[in-house]
Amino acid sequence: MARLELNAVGKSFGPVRCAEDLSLAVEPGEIVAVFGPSGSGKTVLLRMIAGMFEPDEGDILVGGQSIVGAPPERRGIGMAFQNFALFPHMSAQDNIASGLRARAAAGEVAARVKSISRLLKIEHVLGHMPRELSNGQKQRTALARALIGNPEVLLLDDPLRNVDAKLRYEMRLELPSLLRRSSAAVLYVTQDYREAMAIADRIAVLIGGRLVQVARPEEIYARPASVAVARLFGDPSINLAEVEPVAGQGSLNAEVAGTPVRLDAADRQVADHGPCWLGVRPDDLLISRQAGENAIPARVVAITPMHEKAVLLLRFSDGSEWLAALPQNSAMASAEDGVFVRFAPEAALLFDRATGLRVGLPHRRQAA
Ligand SMILES: Nc1ncnc2c1ncn2[C@@H]1O[C@H](COP(=O)(O)OP(=O)(O)OP(=O)(O)O)[C@@H](O)[C@H]1O
Repeated sequence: MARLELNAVGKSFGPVRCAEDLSLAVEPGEIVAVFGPSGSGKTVLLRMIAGMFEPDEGDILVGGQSIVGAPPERRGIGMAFQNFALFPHMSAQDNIASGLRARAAAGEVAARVKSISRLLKIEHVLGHMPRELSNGQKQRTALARALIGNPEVLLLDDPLRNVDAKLRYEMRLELPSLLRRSSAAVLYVTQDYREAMAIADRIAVLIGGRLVQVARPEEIYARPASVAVARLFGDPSINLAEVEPVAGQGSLNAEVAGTPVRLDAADRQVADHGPCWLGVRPDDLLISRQAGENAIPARVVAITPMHEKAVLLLRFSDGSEWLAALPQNSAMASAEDGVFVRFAPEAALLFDRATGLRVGLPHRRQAA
């Protein structure tokens, strides 16, 4: 099995720069999620690897050999897309078999189709035409077609976007072991950070055509490289406040909405940075009725249930607003209540306000 490598890949369409200096290696059996906002260049990246168009700069290698300029069918790549792209006039069985590029005896083709469909639990619909398949079955058929040729590289473009919530949840649980069994180097595009975190060994965060962070999911959540990355991971998204940290008395301190708050151990480097964004995730806020050190007074403006949590909209005395996500069954404040907001010093993330990059001591916290 082979490693996929991108070396300083760049691509423009007219004035639009869709890929800038992209370098990334995906090992055989590894799943790397490509995650980023709409229009950040995820599909362009996959299409360059697949050979639908070529990069303007840089190189793409599979098993150490450049594939730039090679015809798509000779690249050893399997693909499945969000719109499934099944041939409408072919049965599921024939759609899956069409993924086998090398000629094989009819008996062998049938045996391979059977074994891959058993794995994907679609044996019972092999004789059906695509119009007779549910979205979940279409998606599994497209995956089977991508996997049947034992590709060295597997490209999945948001394959769960068009399936219902229940199936998406199931597939998030099943896909990693299924994909790993194939030993392909997998690039998995998604717009959903939860999906990226559930499925991938590493996440490559793409913003504006640039890879801004490539790391394990828990690493990205706990130590986002920039405020832009921090905002992409988390729902509700991270709370931010403008602060000017000051080192003193063995700790790093800042004023949040007029209240002095201890952020973490003293860090001269951060104190010298000047203006920063303070980031605290809604899950890391503690709400109580007790005033005291590091407690920021706030008023509860609204409470909304969300998944298994309750989200509180809090307004500080300076008019700024933060969100807190609490377990549904925790002792709950009511709207209009006056409360105090705290967070553990190690939950505080700091980002340079000019560059947006994270600054300060490595934080100890783990992903929620
Ligand atoms: N064939 C093309 N010709 C011209 N511009 C293109 C082409 N394909 C993509 N682009 C541009 O490249 C940029 C990146 O597009 P891309 O489809 O890769 O984004 P994406 O991250 O996959 O978005 P989404 O998550 O919405 O699918 C966009 O500005 C898009 O308009």
